[in-house]
Formats: sequence, structure tokens, C-alpha cells
Amino acid sequence: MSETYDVVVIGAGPVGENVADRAVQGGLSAVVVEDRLVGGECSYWACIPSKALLRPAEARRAALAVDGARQAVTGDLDVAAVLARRTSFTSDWDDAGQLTWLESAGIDLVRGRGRVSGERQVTVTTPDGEEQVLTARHAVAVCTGSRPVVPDIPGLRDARPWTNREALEATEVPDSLLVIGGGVVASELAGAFADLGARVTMLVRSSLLSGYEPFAGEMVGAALTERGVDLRVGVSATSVRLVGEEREVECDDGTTARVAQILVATGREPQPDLGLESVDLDGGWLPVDETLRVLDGDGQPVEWLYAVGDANHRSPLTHQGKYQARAAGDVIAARAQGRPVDDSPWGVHVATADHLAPTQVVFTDPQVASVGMTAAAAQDAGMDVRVVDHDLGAVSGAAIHADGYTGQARMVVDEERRVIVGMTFVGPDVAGLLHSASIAVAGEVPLERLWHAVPAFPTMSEVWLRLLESYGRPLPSRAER
Ligand SMILES: Cc1cc2nc3c(=O)[nH]c(=O)nc-3n(C[C@H](O)[C@H](O)[C@H](O)COP(=O)(O)OP(=O)(O)OC[C@H]3O[C@@H](n4cnc5c(N)ncnc54)[C@H](O)[C@@H]3O)c2cc1C
Ligand SMILES: NC(=O)c1ccc[n+]([C@@H]2O[C@H](COP(=O)([O-])OP(=O)(O)OC[C@H]3O[C@@H](n4cnc5c(N)ncnc54)[C@H](O)[C@@H]3O)[C@@H](O)[C@H]2O)c1
Repeated sequence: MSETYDVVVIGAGPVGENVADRAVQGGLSAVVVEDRLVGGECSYWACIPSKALLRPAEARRAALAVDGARQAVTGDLDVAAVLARRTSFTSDWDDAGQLTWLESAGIDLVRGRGRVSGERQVTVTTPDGEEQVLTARHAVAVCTGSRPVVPDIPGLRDARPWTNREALEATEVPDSLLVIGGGVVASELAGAFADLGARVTMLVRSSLLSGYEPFAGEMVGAALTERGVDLRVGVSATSVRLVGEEREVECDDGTTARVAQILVATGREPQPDLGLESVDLDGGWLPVDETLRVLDGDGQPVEWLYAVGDANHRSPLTHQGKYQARAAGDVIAARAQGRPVDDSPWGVHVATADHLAPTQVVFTDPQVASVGMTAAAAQDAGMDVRVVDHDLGAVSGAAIHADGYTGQARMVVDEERRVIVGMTFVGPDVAGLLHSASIAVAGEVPLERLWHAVPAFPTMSEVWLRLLESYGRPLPSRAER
């Protein structure tokens, strides 16, 4: 069976859905190919269930941090209710709701595993083993996301460790859990399972949350330790063996841990077998130009082939991928219809923020909310950097928010342009502060103008004023003096 569409999208995660949606809104026909659930990793095994698992304990702790409310907290978490709430957020791993949306958006769906099988062509192996060929008049978009890496530690695979998938589908909380990794998944899920009652050990090979400002990992590590997590930094697992129902893990510092379950959270790898060799391209993370077209071995864009979201590994986050998807869907439509392409930096058809203003909230407790560059990254990029730090707990809004509020904010300024190139907040409930910083960074708002963005009193956003005061208020111009 063979069908032709303007755009064929492989992978119906949040990114593939958005590429198809923008293309259809631009007047094209589109089909998405999906071999698991429409909605992707994010909806069923990543963002949504993890945040649903984390929120109840965070809410409980928030109440405990406010005298007067604290007295009303009389019990522990209801673990069964927490797991049930998580399950409801995944619609019990059923994508019927997403199918309704696809239909309303005018996007067709083919279930099965897709691979590129020639120029502008995708072959799908359907669940019943049939092959279906889809031809694209204009573009094929590879939006296949990523899958968890399981490192080559002797005995690990045989011990059937959890990845994010099994952890987020769990119907019971193990008595003890050893988490391998010190990134975002490890930090969030170690906290989640500790809150649910597991004895959690974390093996962090290098440092915790290493891509962030150093105080982020320090504060999150201290909080995890306070909540009972046995945080072992600079320690790696060397071998694993099953002992009855338990896993025995040997570490390179000579210690051994015996646990009920292991969670591997050591990063992601690209989806294999995407058929790219059929068009003389390598697999792996797919390099792209600023309009998300895949680059060939000579660094030239392939006119009809796009890679969007985790698949290109520019900024592997749902919201950054969806941002790319809006640009990609629109540029595919523009090129198809011979309309002008706006590919200048910050143009409609490019994903400039991936480099200059990527945003992220790590939903640990305390949260880490960041945009743009860390101080170290800005220095490495050759900028004349000035770093301004402020104790978030010293802001009256924070003190009212929670008794003994502890938090930290950092502003990274490019002195040459006098604009903020990076901002990091760490503390309870800082996620809501992030978008103001994103606007300042993406908008390249001059520091002088930021004095006119007046934070309401008494909110945590007053930290902006404190950071500007530390930086220094601009002197009146000579004419005004
Ligand atoms: C535990 C965890 C928590 C996370 N939390 C957050 C968070 O809070 N916020 C955030 O922004 N990001 C978070 N992320 C990252 C986020 O999940 C990814 O960045 C996001 O899912 C990427 O979207 P995507 O559409 O590119 O890929 P995916 O969501 O992986 O979707 C790709 C889809 O393509 C399908 N597919 C793959 N290959 C084929 C093929 N050959 N044929 C057909 N279909 C195929 C897959 O089945 C999948 O449905 C988290 C990740 C993890 C692991
Ligand atoms: N809230 C959010 O936005 C959120 C939440 C979860 C995940 N994510 C995203 O999902 C992606 C995957 O997250 P992740 O935490 O799996 O990856 P990561 O790259 O953030 O962290 C991987 C960690 O594993 C360690 N590691 C790698 N190989 C190892 C090995 N062989 N042995 C021991 N340790 C090893 C690394 O040092 C690092 O600490 C990231 O892009 C992340 O940003 C985002």
C-alpha cells in the first residue's frame, strides 16, 4: 500500500505532533507514524508522570514549611493515591485522547515503525507485519526522540534494571533503590522514590547536575541528603549481580550495596534503524541547520529531510523541541509554497533560542530554573562576563512564602552589550520566576530598561531588584545632571 502526503513525520511525540500541526495550519497535508503511543516519551514515561509523582510530596513539604499550615499536616503521603494520580495523568498509558486531537488537527496517523527508505520516502512496518510506503511531496521530518542508555557494567543488564520507563510505570515502591547517574532524571527520580518511602542510594560518577551553575547541584544534593538519600559522589558501579530477588552492586570505592531495584539514569541515545543509510546518511544524533534540515556528510542541508526535537540533540527538552517544531512546520510550509524564508537569527523559521536562551526547570525540591548560559559557559564563549548573585531567602516575598526559605539566584551579564545572557534560580517554587528571565535573555533587554520592569511587593520576583541593585543603578545621563 502506498500513499502520498505533503509531509511525513516519523514519531508522534510532542515534537512530531507539533511539526505536523504547523504544516497543516500552513496549508499542507501531513501524516505521523508512531510505533508506540501518540504523545511520545514525554506524555507516558518522562515529563508528565515524573512531575505527577513529584508534586504530592512537594505540596506536603510546602505546607510543612509554613507555620500555621504545618499543624494541619497530620499524616504521611498516601502512596497508593500518589501512584493512582500519576496513572491518571498518563491516561493509564492510553492515547485515545491524543487520537481525538490528531483528528481535530487534520493529521493522519499510521501505526508502526517507520524508516527512511529513499528520497522523500518512508516505509512503515505495521503492527501486523505489513509494509506501507508513504511518499512525501515536500518533507520528511524525523522526530523519533531518544531512548535510555544502559551502560556496559558487567551484570547490569541481567539484573533487569529500571530505566525511566519502568520507574514511571511502577505500581509498587521498592524497599530500596540504587540510582546510577547524577543528571536530571537521577535527581528527580531519586527524590520522588525517597519521598514514596524507598531507601535510595545514588551513585554519581562526577558531580550532581553538572551542566548547571555549581550551587544548583550543591543545594539539590544537600536537600536529597536531608531527605535520607545516600548520595555517593565520585563513585561508579563496577559490577552487578542478582542475589535472589535482590541486586548486589559493587562500586569502585570498594563498597557494596544490596538493593531491591536499580534505576539507570545515565542519559539518552538516538533511536536506531531509521534507514538513513538508504539516503547516504549516518544514524546517530542528526546534525541540522538553523531551519532544522539534516546536514549531509559535507555539512550541506538535505532539502527534504528535517530532524526535530531530541532526534537532533540540540536541546533535548519537550518545550525546546516544540519550539523547534513550530519553526520547522512553518518553514516546511513556506518552502513548499515558495514563500520567503526568515532564517536570520531570531527569525520565524529558526530555533535561535536553542543556543542562546534554552530554558529548563529541574523539578527537584528545591527546584532549579535556568535560562541561557551558565557563567562558565559564557566565559568559555569569550564574553566579558559579570556574575551577580543574590540570596533568594533574603527577599521578603520568599520569607513569607515559606519559613526559613533557602534559595539562590545568579544573573550572568555580558558586559560588552550590558544584557543578561544567563539566569539561574534555585529554591522552592522558583519555576514561576523563570519566564521573566527568559524574556530578558531572549529579548536581549538592556539592563537599564530592566529597572522599569518593577517587581510586585512582596513577591519572590523582588530578587530582580536586588540583583539590579547589586549590579549598580545606571547614572543619569550628563544632560539630566
Ligand atoms: C524521566 C524523564 C523526565 C523528563 N522530564 C522532562 C520535563 O519535565 N520537561 C522537559 O521539557 N523535558 C523532560 N524530559 C525530556 C523529554 O521527555 C524529551 O525532550 C521529549 O520527550 C522529546 O520529545 P520528542 O517528541 O523529540 O521525542 P519523544 O517524546 O521521545 O517522542 C518520539 C516518538 O517517536 C516514536 N518513534 C521513535 N522511533 C520511531 C520509529 N522508527 N517509527 C515510529 N515511531 C517512532 C516514539 O515511540 C515516540 O513516541 C524528560 C525525559 C525523561 C527521560
Ligand atoms: N525537568 C526536566 O526538564 C527534565 C527531567 C528529566 C530529564 N530531562 C532531560 O532528559 C534527558 C535525559 O536526562 P538524564 O538525566 O538521563 O541525562 P543527563 O545527561 O542529564 O545525565 C546523565 C548522568 O549520567 C551520568 N553518567 C553517564 N554515563 C554514566 C555511566 N556509565 N556511569 C555512571 N554515570 C553515568 C552523567 O555523568 C550524568 O550525571 C536530558 O536531556 C534531560 O535534560 C529533563
